Order: sequence, then C-alpha cells, then structure tokens
Amino acid sequence: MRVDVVSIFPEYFAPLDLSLIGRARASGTLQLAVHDLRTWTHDVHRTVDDTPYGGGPGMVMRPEPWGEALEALAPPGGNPPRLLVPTPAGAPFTQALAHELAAEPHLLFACGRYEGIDQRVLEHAASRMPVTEVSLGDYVLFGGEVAVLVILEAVTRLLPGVLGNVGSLDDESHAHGLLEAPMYTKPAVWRGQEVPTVLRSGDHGKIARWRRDEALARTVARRPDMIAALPPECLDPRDRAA
Ligand SMILES: Nc1ccccc1-c1cnco1
Repeated sequence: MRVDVVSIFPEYFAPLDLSLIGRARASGTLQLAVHDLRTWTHDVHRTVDDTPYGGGPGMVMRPEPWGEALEALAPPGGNPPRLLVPTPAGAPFTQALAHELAAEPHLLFACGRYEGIDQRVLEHAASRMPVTEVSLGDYVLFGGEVAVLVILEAVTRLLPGVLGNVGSLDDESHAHGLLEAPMYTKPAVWRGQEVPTVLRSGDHGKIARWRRDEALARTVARRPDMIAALPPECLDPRDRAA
C-alpha cells in the first residue's frame, strides 16, 4: 500500500518510523511519504491560509497550494488514490472503514488546520478521485495530523504480514461487533485477586463461552449502541432468552 500525507507539520509523522509501522515500511508492505504543503506555495511567506469569506474567527486554508499538491500526488490520468480528509464534520471512523481502507492500493491524506480547508478543494478533488471526510469522534483537535496517525495505525495493522500473530485480529474489540473480554496473565493471584478459574481450566469450550459472555456483558454495559447494531444471528439463542 502506498500512502501520501500532506501537512504543514510533516514532523508530526516522525513516530511512523517506530515499531510495527516502521517495520511495515522497511518490509515494503507500506510505502509512506509525508509532504509539506508549503512545497506548493510560491510567495515569500509561503502562505497557506487566509481570512474566511463571510467573516468569523480563525483562518481557512487557501485552495491554491492544496490544488497543486493534490495534482502533484494524484496526477490526472493515473489511477487515482482515495483522498482521506480528517475533519470534525466527517463520517465516523470505524473498524469497518479501517478494513475498507486496508484494501486500497493508494491513500492520500490531507491534514487540515485552522478552521479547515476551502471546500472547493474537496469538491474539485471529488471530480477526479474518491474523497472521504472522516471524524475520529465528537471532539475538536488543532488539526488532522493526530487523526491521520490514528487512522494509519488502525489500517496498517490490518495489512498482511504486519501483525505477527494474525489470530490476535480475531477477538479484539469491534472484530465481531462486540468489545473484547477482560484479559489476564501470570501470576494466578496478584494482590489477593485471582484470575477467573475458568481461564485456568484448560476447557477451551468453556473458556470461549466465558469470554463471549464477558464481551457481551461489557458491550451491553458500556456500548449499548453496538448491541443495537448487532445482526440477530450474532446473539446466541440462549442470549436471546436472557
Ligand atoms: N477537530 C479536527 C480538526 C482538524 C482536523 C480533524 C479534526 C477531527 C477529526 N476527528 C475529530 O476532529
């Protein structure tokens, strides 16, 4: 997978050389390039923003540098990338979308700052490539860089060969529409608290049942919205009776 990121703070992405993402880049699974938006400015002050039409606080990112950047990184006529624009006004970023993005050959991230990017940039881009405005949640950040780090981690870990133990993808939170069950490791007793006996029973059927019950209970308690979204067949008949 090829990933291009455009930002006025390219140094934000230094952490991407670490750990699993660093290994994915070294192995060639992920080809990542980070670009400074100011590369596509031509004035002495390398200006990227201006005051908003219609008034109001803050500044808006100018369309010209973005237009040139997107043309340079997604040249007309080539196979277009999917443009991802983190914004508080975007669609929720979910594990399902992470899986969708992990199947894309080329992602192009536009990191907005200030009050956002001139809307015409996204409208013009949409005439040439798929554009997805995406939100991490209902809160406000200074810019899209942190959101891109989150999205890139969620997507990269789904790429073949990045996670050593592929099985770990199977039961993690949101893998089957539920939160994951509590996890334990040695010692069996710690500060007087004992690991649930079933987990040390060796009975894999009982263990699987216990973990599923715990996952369901946690999800009901913490994320009832996820329960409502579960397809009926996901709820075991015994659970339906409950
Ligand atoms: N607040 C923001 C400001 C700029 C770019 C993205 C965001 C964002 C993304 N998800 C929540 O907020």
